[in-house]
Amino acid sequence: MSVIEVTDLRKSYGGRTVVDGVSFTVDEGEIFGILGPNGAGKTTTVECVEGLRVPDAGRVRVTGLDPVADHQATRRVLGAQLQESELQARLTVREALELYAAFYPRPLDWRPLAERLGLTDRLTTRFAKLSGGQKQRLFIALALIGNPRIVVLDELTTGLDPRARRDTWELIEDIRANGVTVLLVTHFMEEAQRLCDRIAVIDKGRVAALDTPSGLIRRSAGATVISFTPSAPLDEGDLIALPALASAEHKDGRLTLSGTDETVNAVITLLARRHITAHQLRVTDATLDDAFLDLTKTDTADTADTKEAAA
Ligand SMILES: Nc1ncnc2c1ncn2[C@@H]1O[C@H](COP(=O)(O)OP(=O)(O)OP(=O)(O)O)[C@@H](O)[C@H]1O
Repeated sequence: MSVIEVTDLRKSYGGRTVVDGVSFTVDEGEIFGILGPNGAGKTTTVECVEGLRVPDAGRVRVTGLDPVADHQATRRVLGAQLQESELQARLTVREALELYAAFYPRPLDWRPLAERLGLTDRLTTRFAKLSGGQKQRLFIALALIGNPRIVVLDELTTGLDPRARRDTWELIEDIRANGVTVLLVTHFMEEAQRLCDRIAVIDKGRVAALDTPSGLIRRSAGATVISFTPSAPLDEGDLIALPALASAEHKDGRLTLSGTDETVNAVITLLARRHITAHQLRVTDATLDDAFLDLTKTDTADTADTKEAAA
């Protein structure tokens, strides 16, 4: 069952379109990722889901509610992460939890929540004195305190050290295990790959792809990479003729080819036919990073075109 439905969402700022027909649905109980380069329109999209921005066109529903027209009802089902500026520096962790619990008709008991988020020994610490990881854990606690069905987490682990980031990932998995649907905005491929059931890649205000992390990788043109140092140079014509070849790169005598399993098999046959030995042969699968760059690569090409045109 879908708990979030976004259909043909559009939003412009001062005549500049930043969300240009975005559609996706989020199923109950999933961790749904929104991934995209800077300025792609991710935050604007989720702010429309949260009812913080009014769409210019399109339809947004959160458990059937219109987040703008039914804002109060939406707030009860959807917990949003606060921005740092929204909490007073002098507020203690306990005061923040009690204050935000008071906003909701059926809040969670903040004590076990604080315990689960590792905040129990920080209850009397003022917000300004918390570490980056502790602040993020408090933001998660405040997003969950209203006992929502859905939680929106935007760039949650930005600025955290690797350990705090991993701890936060475990928390997000824990939140989902408790039945909460998670809408996660992130820049980090590793985070998206590890946590998300499905990901919408947003680029220049549009959904460039929507799939599971492994589905996105499979779609990527260079899903498999083979690299080796050949004992003798390979003929360019032979390389170009390789099936499903996405890219070929020579560097310091080493050849790196990306494509599919079919490409790899053809390379091996070619090497045998030409009696060429492949030293230090490695075959690896592409990562979500590669898929992301592939899916959003027109971005760079367009930018280059624009620069050329402007020059
Ligand atoms: N209130 C606003 N007024 C004018 N322009 C805005 C406003 N909010 C966002 N923008 C612009 O809209 C574009 C999309 O912003 P948005 O924050 O939605 O992107 P994003 O994908 O979340 O980016 P980032 O990853 O950098 O946070 C950006 O170019 C941004 O500068």
